[in-house]
Amino acid sequence: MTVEYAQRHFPALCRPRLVESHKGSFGTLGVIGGAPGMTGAALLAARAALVQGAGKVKVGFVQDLPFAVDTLHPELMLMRADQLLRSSDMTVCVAGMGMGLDEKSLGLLFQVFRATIDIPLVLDADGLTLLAQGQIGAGRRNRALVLTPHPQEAARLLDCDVGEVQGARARAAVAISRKYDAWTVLKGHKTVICSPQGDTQTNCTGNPGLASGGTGDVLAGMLGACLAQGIEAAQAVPGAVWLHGAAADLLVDEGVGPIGLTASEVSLAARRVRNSLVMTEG
Ligand SMILES: NC(=O)C1=CN([C@@H]2O[C@H](COP(=O)(O)OP(=O)(O)OC[C@H]3O[C@@H](n4cnc5c(N)ncnc54)[C@H](OP(=O)(O)O)[C@@H]3O)[C@@H](O)[C@H]2O)[C@@H](O)CC1
Ligand SMILES: Nc1ncnc2c1ncn2[C@@H]1O[C@H](COP(=O)(O)OP(=O)(O)O)[C@@H](O)[C@H]1O
Repeated sequence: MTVEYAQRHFPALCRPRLVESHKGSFGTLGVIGGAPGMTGAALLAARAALVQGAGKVKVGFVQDLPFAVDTLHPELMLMRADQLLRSSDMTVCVAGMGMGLDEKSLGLLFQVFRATIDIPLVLDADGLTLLAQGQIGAGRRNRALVLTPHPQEAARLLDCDVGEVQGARARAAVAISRKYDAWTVLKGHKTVICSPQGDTQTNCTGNPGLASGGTGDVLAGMLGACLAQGIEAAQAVPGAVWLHGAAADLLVDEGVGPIGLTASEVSLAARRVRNSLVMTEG
């Protein structure tokens, strides 16, 4: 990981905050996920977004409120997913982490697509598995759609075998981007990023320490936070992927991992990496 690489490729990620900025300058992110038994998936994404600089973060659970407040991060605003979807102030939405795969979740995903036509949407995990079923189309959107499949989810989206995805990762990412008119982040060792136009790039950061439950939820939250800060998808998508991997690399350098690295630690390390990138004038 080099600071210079990030500053050259993702300058918008490296800008200092303006002195007159306020929380409204950094967006209101809505996180939708966390069905019973997977509450943590939504929390991981929301907490990651908070420490990656989103102005406000709201969590819409796919269940009745599991608790009144997140005691680790009382900054988060917690509600049910249907309540969040009725509120009108979301500027970016991240959905799918631990969302579940039943009829209720499918109906909710339909509402997510309808409510986010004019804002960027990051779709992860169960949201991708539901999308792959084909009952919901991504439809025409006015803002970016970002799909973040791991290889198995990519295989579901393309209705093929996971071996075919892994055998030609760039080709699979292009096929997903074309099929859904979306940014694709095909995760795993050497994550492939593809624009809706079909241009691919391969991320150079990250390590097997990331192979633990929840690190993808953290990436989804980080992507949402970067978009919420007004960074265009062309820098926010590869930039967030780079940061996520660089955070894991930093932790391994410090002896925290690869064995036993946790998703929550990646969030906090990504905050340190992001702040280390900020370029000051002159
Ligand atoms: N704390 C929480 O609440 C957490 C909740 N979580 C939530 O759980 C939900 C289910 O998510 P999921 O990814 O575990 O299930 P699913 O999509 O069926 O994929 C599993 C299959 O995919 C495969 N596979 C995976 N990666 C691969 C790779 N790189 N390369 C190749 N294959 C790969 C793997 O195949 P295997 O190698 O085991 O044969 C396995 O069988 C989801 O909503 C998520 O957000 C988690 O985020 C954890 C923390
Ligand atoms: N061997 C690896 N090298 C680099 N990055 C990895 C490796 N294994 C997993 N990752 C990264 O960790 C994250 C795992 O995401 P995902 O499979 O969705 O997990 P979860 O659903 O548990 O959050 C992705 O960002 C992926 O690129």
